[in-house]
Amino acid sequence: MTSCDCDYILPNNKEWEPHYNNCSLVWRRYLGAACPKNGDGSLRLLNENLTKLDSDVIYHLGFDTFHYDLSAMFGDVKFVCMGGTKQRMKEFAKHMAKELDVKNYQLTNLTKHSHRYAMYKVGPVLSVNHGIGIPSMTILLQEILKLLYYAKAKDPIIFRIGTSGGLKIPPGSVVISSWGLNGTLEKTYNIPVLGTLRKIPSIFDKRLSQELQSLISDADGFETLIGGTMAADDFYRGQARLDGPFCDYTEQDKIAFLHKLADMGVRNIEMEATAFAAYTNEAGVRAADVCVTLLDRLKGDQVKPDKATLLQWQERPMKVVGRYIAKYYGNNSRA
Ligand SMILES: O=P(O)(O)O[C@@H]1C[C@H](O)[C@@H](CO)O1
Ligand SMILES: O=c1cc[nH]c(=O)[nH]1
Repeated sequence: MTSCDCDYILPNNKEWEPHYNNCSLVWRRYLGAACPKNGDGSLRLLNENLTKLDSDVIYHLGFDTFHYDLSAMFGDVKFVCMGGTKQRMKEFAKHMAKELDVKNYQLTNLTKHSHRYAMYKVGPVLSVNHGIGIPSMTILLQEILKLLYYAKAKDPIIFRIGTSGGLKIPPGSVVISSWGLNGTLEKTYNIPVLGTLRKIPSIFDKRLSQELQSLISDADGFETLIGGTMAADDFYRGQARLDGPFCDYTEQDKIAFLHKLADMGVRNIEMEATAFAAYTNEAGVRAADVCVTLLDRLKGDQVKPDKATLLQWQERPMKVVGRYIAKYYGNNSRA
């Protein structure tokens, strides 16, 4: 293991060990699993069953490996950016066309046969929505990982640009997640597999977060922080709201819980961070979760800014990630 300046807290999970790859944190299973990337930066998925398929149907994206030349279609992808809504991801595709000065692109929904998600491609950028919550996001993410694998895309980076509720920070601030915290306050994504709960560490790439934060200055007019992100499995009780159809705790309980989260270093609450960190790490792919906060949860539960403000705030994560891509891609294409 090479040394690294990463100072993450290691999870109490004996099934996994941290592995540093070019200073990026990658998690690998004890007993045998190698670092998942190939020498050329393409993904090496550790599922041998895939090699036995005549054709792999990537069902929710509407592709398969027999009828589509995924390498020709997506081999040049360097960045995948995902977020909840179709509209936001279409806007992000347009934003990236401007940032990268891409002239010949079409805003065609590439997944239209499946009617599930919307995916756009602009030069080296794939922009795709994932819907709400971990199950919807992880289906999309796993199929994107397979797509990148079959396409032999080199060293792809995956971003999530989202919205969230903030804790003790001004609404409109942007939070870049350093780790995800689940609903029982562990820094893991917990998923039952074959009847047993699997816990996968949910830690983000520290260097990538810092690089993103460094691209924003006071002149941008919003605060950008690095901090913990709670990923809840629900928008209402799961996020300690008082305004859902059910509420079986008091306002004092809610406030005490939110203070407890803030004391642990949580800066915002959304619904995907844990699984997003876990699965990108497992695939050996660098990733960052960049979310704007729509309200301070210590001051309320309802999302009240008007439509224009909400749309304007959602452009902030686009700005952060767009700047990173323009800088990285510009440097790379000049090299
Ligand atoms: O990317 P989005 O804005 O969908 O992220 C958050 C978390 C949930 O998906 C959703 C809840 O309103 O917003
Ligand atoms: O409070 C909020 C706002 C947006 N998204 C969430 O998940 N929670």
